[in-house]
Amino acid sequence: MAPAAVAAAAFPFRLFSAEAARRTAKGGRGKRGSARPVKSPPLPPALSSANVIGRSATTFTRLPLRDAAPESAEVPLERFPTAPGSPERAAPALPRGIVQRLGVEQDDEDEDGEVGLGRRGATAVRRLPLRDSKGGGERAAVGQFDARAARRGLNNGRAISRQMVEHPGDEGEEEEEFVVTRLDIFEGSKGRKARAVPPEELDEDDGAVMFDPDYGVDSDDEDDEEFVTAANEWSPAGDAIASTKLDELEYDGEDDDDAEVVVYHPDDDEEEEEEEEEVGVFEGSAHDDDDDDDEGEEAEGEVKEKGVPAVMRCFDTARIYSKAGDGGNGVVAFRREKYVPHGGPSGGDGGRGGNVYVEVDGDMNSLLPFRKSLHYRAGRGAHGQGSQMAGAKGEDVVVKVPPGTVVRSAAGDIELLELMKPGQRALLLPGGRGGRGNAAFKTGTNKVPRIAEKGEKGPEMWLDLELKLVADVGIVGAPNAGKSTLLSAISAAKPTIANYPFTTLLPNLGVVSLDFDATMVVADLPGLLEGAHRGYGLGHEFLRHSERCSVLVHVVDGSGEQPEYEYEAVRLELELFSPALVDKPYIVVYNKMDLPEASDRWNSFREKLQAQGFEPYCISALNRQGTQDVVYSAYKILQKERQRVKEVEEWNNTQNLNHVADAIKRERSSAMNDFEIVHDKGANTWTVVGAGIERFVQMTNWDYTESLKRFQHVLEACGVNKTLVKLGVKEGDTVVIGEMEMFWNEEPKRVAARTMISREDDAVRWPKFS
Ligand SMILES: Nc1nc2c(ncn2[C@@H]2O[C@H](COP(=O)(O)OP(=O)(O)OP(=O)(O)O)[C@@H](O)[C@H]2O)c(=O)[nH]1
Ligand SMILES: [Mg+2]
Repeated sequence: MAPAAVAAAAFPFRLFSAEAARRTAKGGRGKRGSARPVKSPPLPPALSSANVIGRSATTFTRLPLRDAAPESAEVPLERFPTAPGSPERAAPALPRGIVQRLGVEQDDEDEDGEVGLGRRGATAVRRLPLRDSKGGGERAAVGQFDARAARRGLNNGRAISRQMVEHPGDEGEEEEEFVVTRLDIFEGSKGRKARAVPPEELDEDDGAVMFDPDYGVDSDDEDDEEFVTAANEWSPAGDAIASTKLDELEYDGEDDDDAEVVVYHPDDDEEEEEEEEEVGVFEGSAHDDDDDDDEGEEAEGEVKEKGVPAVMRCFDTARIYSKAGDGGNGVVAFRREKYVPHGGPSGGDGGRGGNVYVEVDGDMNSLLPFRKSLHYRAGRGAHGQGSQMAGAKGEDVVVKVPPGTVVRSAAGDIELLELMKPGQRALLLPGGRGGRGNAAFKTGTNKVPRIAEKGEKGPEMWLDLELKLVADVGIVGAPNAGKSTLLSAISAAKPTIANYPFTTLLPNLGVVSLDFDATMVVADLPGLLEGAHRGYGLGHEFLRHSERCSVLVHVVDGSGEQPEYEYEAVRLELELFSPALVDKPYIVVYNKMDLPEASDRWNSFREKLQAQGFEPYCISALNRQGTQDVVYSAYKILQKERQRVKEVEEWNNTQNLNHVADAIKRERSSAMNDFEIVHDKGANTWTVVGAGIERFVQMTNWDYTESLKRFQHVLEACGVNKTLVKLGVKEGDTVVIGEMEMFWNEEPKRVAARTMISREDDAVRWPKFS
């Protein structure tokens, strides 16, 4: 999605979501007439605290996060999904911390109260999940393709891939893990083996970790399951080269079947307990794959990716939590000086909370660091001080990502940013505004204001990061078509080639050099078969990598039964996966011309394609015949594409990477009288939803007595009270605004202090009513 479109789309992470509620109100709720959006007169610019307010909502209770365990209070409640087309789209996204009442829809159509959400209005409110576990599975991925390194030619065109290997068993030891930087796959006497080389930090005797690339696929051969470690030798250049021979293997895979399994381990934070559980599934699936006793896995089937072996799940995705700093509180202070009897208010404003930035770090090439650090919190602004001294700004936090990272909001799966170039920096979450000190509240009628604001809460968001493979050319095709053979013919890459489908599990990268400065990175992708777009086979996992290629080379197995049919089927899969893929320029290459069955069918295949206006190439990848033509042709198209992209980029040079923060700021600055009221009849609860009013409530500092007056005045002035009355609020009904829960009271004097509960011991003192 283009950034502009993103900005225009509904943000799923809004802290305050008047917009969502408005949609609801305009959508289904009209008929029921229980609550309607009502525009109220604008708030008068200067509020006088001297006003007496007759009828108002006046009892305060901080709302407990009733559906969250205490320790997970930090975990943001998810917004309702807002994916286009989702039936829940119009659901009112309630502000964080609000209790979501499970009001049962009165409509019979719904089997339970949760289903009618958003379709028929706001009365049925669903309990929000603590977090979206949908994507949780992806974090169990292992392996990382290092496209960037390949592009630089550091590896001399070798096929490289990255793998993460660790020892899940060794919990007691301090975080032992092997990070493997290179994975070689080669033929051994017992079949294919993968040889992974740990990075330089490891001691020489730590050895290489070896595992079977077929692991978890469909191997009957018991031997294939073993994970083997062997001593590792280092090349004189310091470059890690695993030179162990297979017959030196020390590890037989028998005595410790839990070791050396490739699994994801989450942060060890206690607060991540839930994830630990999820991850447990992966540990299980990683080494139980061939045991057929996978009931547990089935139960959590959605977590496990279909048919994708453990070693393949790549570390090219990560989920992180980010939170901008809260603003510092403003303070109440008065000047006291000799000879200045009434010095006036001098409480300073709080400092702004720190921002969260996302920055492209050209030295990074994987999302592996996010395995260990999950939380990015910017600092909170310092509180204001006397003598009108404002608090210091909170410290910013910069999330560094490798080039090619796509940032999505975990809730709603909306693409927020695509960060391609080193140095790019986006302001993602703006820090909360500092609260104003009492100096700011001085008015003509109130020269000694005993009121100050709390700092605004910084927005928070769970983010899904995805690193896309950056190859110029992607070789696609059915399994066994000869894609890897072609890559090995045109580059120095040495991918595994074998006469069975799904030889290639991980994309192989090769650098193809035409001359000194003309090079391109070619990726040989796993074979595609029918249904790949739905997750069958292995293709799906990497189809998305091909989204970034500029040119596709489509290899057709000429020796197959029906090459034309195979060709069409693969095209269809590409299209079903992503229309953008099928729109990419591509070359059709008819392979295995050295075989008579292939050369016999060549003419008819060629004619069919020519009829479609296409000129296919015929090659024998094995004999390296015709492959150079393919290379030149691909390169020509690539150059054109590069030129086109460059022009587009120049044109878009003013690309605003801060659109996410801008949208948040825009929403947060919405007017206080722009609100909706949602009525939950069953619970006699009226929820006032509106970014401005909720923000006001959040920033109200109940430590100061005058806050209450101002609060009531604002409710009156911005029309909340009037609207509630109009809608038929009754004595004793609950009114919820942001984190405040109040009881509606016709006579403010009758408010009873016993209804006030402070659930947090963080010095929230509730206003005393005498
Ligand atoms: N005769 C002949 N055989 C070929 C040719 N190209 C590839 N092959 C053979 O076809 C088989 C499959 O080749 P691969 O390159 O592994 O095919 P692939 O498309 O990468 O297959 P997957 O990775 O499984 O999707 C191997 O046995 C190759 O030797 C060719 O031009 N002629
Ligand atoms: Mg292959």
